[in-house]
Amino acid sequence: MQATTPQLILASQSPRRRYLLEQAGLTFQVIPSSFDEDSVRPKNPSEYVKTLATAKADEVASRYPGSWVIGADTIVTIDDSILGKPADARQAREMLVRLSGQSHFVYTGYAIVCKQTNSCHCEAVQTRVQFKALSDAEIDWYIESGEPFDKAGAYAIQGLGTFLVRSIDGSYTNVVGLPVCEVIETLFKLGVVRLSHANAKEVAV
Ligand SMILES: Cc1cn([C@H]2C[C@H](O)[C@@H](COP(=O)(O)OP(=O)(O)OP(=O)(O)O)O2)c(=O)[nH]c1=O
Repeated sequence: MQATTPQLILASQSPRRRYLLEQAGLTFQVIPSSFDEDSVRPKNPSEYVKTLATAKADEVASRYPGSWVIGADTIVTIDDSILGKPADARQAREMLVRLSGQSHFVYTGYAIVCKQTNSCHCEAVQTRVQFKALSDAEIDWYIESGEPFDKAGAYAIQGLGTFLVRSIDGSYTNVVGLPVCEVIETLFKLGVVRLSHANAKEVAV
């Protein structure tokens, strides 16, 4: 795939999001957003992730008005609680104990923004994830691996945390941090990318 505009930007510091878009054959730049996520109060999960994704994309789009900018945000919800990234081992343990043996939802919001054309498309995608029941030893081992710390809900389905997950219902890439199918579909609809045979590596479908 090829961008039809001068520049496509991923406004994210997340290596997972970068990897997912690269895997889909897109050519883009990475410019992390400096938006302060703590300035937004959690509301209902879909609205919350859409607001954060839009704010992240907006901040970078204002600096690059001629570019299309993708922002995203991922959270885990269980019952009425929203789980973001754990601040320390204690919080990581609390989250994993809570998720053990239960099903929860992962929400990722994504926004695609261009200031020059005054375009903003945002959406939220939901995936249900069922965890196996975890022993204390498994939780200790997983926390000691260090993997939980920069992940919403204190786990990474794409990493060592794969052993925690019994089943999922919905998009896998949405859990990892970006619902690739939906994002690419939107980029096509907006005319931001097109299929190209100019470079074999860029043709994903
Ligand atoms: C549930 C889950 C989350 N995650 C990650 C994806 C996101 O990087 C992170 C949620 O934090 P986010 O705040 O969504 O993103 P971020 O701070 O990593 O990056 P940026 O704001 O710059 O875009 O959790 C996984 O990698 N695997 C998983 O299974």
